[in-house]
Amino acid sequence: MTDAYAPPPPDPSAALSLRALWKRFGEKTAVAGVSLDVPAGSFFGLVGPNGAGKTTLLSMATGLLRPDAGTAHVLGTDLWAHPDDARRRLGVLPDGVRLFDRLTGAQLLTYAGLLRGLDRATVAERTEDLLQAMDLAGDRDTFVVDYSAGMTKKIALASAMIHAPRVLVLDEPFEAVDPVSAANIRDILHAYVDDGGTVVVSSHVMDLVQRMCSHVAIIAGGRVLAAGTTDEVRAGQTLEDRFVELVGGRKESEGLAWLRSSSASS
Ligand SMILES: Nc1ncnc2c1ncn2[C@@H]1O[C@H](COP(=O)(O)OP(=O)(O)OP(=O)(O)O)[C@@H](O)[C@H]1O
Repeated sequence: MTDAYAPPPPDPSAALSLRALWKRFGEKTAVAGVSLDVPAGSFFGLVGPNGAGKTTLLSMATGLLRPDAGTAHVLGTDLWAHPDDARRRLGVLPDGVRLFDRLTGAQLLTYAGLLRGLDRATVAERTEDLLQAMDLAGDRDTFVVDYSAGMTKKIALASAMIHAPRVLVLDEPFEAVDPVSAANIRDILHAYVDDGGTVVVSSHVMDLVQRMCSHVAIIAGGRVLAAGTTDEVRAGQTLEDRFVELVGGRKESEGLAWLRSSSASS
């Protein structure tokens, strides 16, 4: 699974089957030969420190960024060979998403649904359902440019779901989202998985991933350090302890002595 040199063939039954994916930016290797299977029907967490390569990996797995090498299959379809087929099955919440923010929330969802080829009646129905589910019905006519960070995240998530994709790939879906909305979104995602969908989330919040995800992969330095069911990966520890053990990087606390009030000169 983590062998970059002789990975097995892609698994056609997997929701995402990534093989030997590489991406370099100049001198920097962001993703270094990652092979990973996301089982269909799983709630899959991708965790790693800042700069680990999560966003780059998810971008290559969802058609947003062309890999230097390697393949990504979505439910058996080669994404980069047949992008339209594969993308139909995907709903994507990218990192730092840029929306058409001169539209209202309701207009944005309508636009997203029509762009995905849904008929107007279906788009209208789903737009209402999603606005309710995301607790945005009261702000349906507010321009997205005037939404808060959390509201923007929620409307982007709704846009990713409107065509009822089989696989949802969500980069930091809970960032800036209030606890009540986060719980509602988690309920929506769990129901989606119970109905046979697959969710992939990247997150820095270990406790959340441990509670929410059936499977997890820990990545650092562009490589997969561990992957499997959440219980397999955490191996009797908390996911956070296992993460720190695998990734390392804890600093001794002597650093930044000048910041301590006892040593401050004024
Ligand atoms: N467009 C780019 N140009 C140059 N370097 C990039 C680019 N995108 C990512 N990188 C570099 O690739 C590495 C991986 O970045 P990436 O955004 O994938 O990490 P991440 O795991 O998502 O991080 P974070 O948790 O901080 O969001 C980093 O060192 C980053 O600086």
